[in-house]
Amino acid sequence: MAYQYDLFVIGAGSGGVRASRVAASKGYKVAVAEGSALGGTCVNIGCVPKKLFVYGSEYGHGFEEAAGYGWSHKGVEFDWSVLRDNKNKEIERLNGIYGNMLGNAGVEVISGYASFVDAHTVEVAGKTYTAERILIAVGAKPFIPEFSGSDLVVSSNEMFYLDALPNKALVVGGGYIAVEFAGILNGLGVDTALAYRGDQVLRGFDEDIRAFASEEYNKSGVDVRLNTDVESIELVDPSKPDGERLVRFKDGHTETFGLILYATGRVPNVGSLALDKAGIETGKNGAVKVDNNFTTTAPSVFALGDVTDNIQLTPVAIKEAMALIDYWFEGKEVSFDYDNIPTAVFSQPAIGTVGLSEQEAEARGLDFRVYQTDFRAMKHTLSGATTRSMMKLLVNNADEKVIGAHMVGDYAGEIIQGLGIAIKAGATKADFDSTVGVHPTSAEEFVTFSAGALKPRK
Ligand SMILES: Cc1cc2nc3c(=O)[nH]c(=O)nc-3n(C[C@H](O)[C@H](O)[C@H](O)COP(=O)(O)OP(=O)(O)OC[C@H]3O[C@@H](n4cnc5c(N)ncnc54)[C@H](O)[C@@H]3O)c2cc1C
Ligand SMILES: NC(=O)c1ccc[n+]([C@@H]2O[C@H](COP(=O)([O-])OP(=O)(O)OC[C@H]3O[C@@H](n4cnc5c(N)ncnc54)[C@H](O)[C@@H]3O)[C@@H](O)[C@H]2O)c1
Repeated sequence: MAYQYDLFVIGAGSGGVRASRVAASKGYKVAVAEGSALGGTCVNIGCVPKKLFVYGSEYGHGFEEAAGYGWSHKGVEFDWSVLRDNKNKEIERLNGIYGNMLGNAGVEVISGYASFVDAHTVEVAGKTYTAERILIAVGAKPFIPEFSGSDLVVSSNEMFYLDALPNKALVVGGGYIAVEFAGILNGLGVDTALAYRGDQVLRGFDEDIRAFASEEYNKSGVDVRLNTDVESIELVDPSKPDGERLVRFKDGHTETFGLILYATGRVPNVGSLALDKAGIETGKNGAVKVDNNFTTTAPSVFALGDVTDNIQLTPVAIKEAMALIDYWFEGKEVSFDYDNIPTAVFSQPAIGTVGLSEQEAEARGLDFRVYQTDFRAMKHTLSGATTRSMMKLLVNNADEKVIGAHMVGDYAGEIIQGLGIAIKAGATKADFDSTVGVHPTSAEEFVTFSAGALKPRK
């Protein structure tokens, strides 16, 4: 049977753009449907605008810190609308680049939300399209639990377009998005509290890193409240829907905030796809089930990125797309390595991590040792800031390989990328030791760990 396209991609985000662009450049006839802006979550309401906000908010501390270096200033003002609107312009520029990239590769861009008619057919805005293969790359969307007043909170989506910043904000959650936005709001001068229902933020990260980062967030001005959960929320004045919100916490105390951000996870964006019409099965939270070749339960339909039950990171979606391309064009079975994926949390201070945490290494029954240090970074000897950095290296005793590297501190995201290469390449502690440090940097601590930095372990 002849299809209109070799490949129809649903969603022009991190994974979908890469898959459609490369498939078209290799000769497939490709269309991509996008219901919103080109580039997806990362470009429009994720990584990119978030990082611009982080940069913007870091200046907030910078003015104070510059005093120790001789700078004085008379009154500093921040105008949220300038940051927001300049960010919008930059994102529009990127949307244009994505459009050109797809166009130049010969990909047909179809505007609108797609849904399945059958395993080879989708419908977009009343028109049907047939394809030999269909790729689901629709990403994820914010999950907000339902409770009395949950309609009075915002998700990360809205944070990028706020009309004005509040005087006081509450961030609920303890993952990447919660700690990143708590840092952004705090840096921009908003009185910020972060409420997390568990014992410590950033579940899944190394325990020492979690505790250290949480303490540093507190020192930087974020009021981190652990074991704290919201019972209900109401308007202080019901005639003012945009006005102050009264939060009733589960411990009984009440408090008002101008803005409440819920960053309580993201779930696959499958609602409008009519997956059942194509025989596509879903699992946990609606994630599309795939085998190791990203093939769904319908053999002509594939899925990757945040819509599957996997690590939700842009470089992961992009690498999955490239692996799928190799599978289609070269018949290479995919064996995607989800171990040793470096990642950064762009909180203030930032976190960089790659490989195993101490707890994961223990759970795997490994015999390993841990080098650990924390110190005041050189910059802050004059800045007057009390902020400290932490670094941690895990070494497997059996083969001397470095199996985990973790950092809290300035530039942690930049530093961890190189360590990711070393660990992926199987570097040993001796390889680290024989590498000449870059001086004076914080990063050099990773190549100068001596026995004196060994962490006593039970
Ligand atoms: C606030 C925030 C900050 C983040 N920061 C980082 C970071 O710093 N680093 C990092 O690596 N990751 C970050 N992420 C995660 C990253 O954005 C995602 O992992 C990545 O975008 C997933 O790519 P994807 O291709 O699976 O989906 P997406 O990029 O989400 O793209 C999916 C696209 O599909 C479209 N779509 C949905 N349904 C349909 C339909 N039926 N028809 C047509 N189109 C449809 C959507 O409009 C969207 O454009 C962040 C996420 C958020 C929310
Ligand atoms: N820097 C980055 O690379 C970056 C930045 C942002 C997001 N991301 C990706 O996006 C994903 C989603 O981010 P996220 O922060 O929304 O999710 P997350 O899964 O990292 O964190 C969700 C948090 O919400 C809490 N939570 C869940 N349900 C709750 C409830 N009912 N009440 C109170 N708290 C609740 C969880 O315990 C957890 O702490 C991340 O896992 C990450 O993969 C990456």
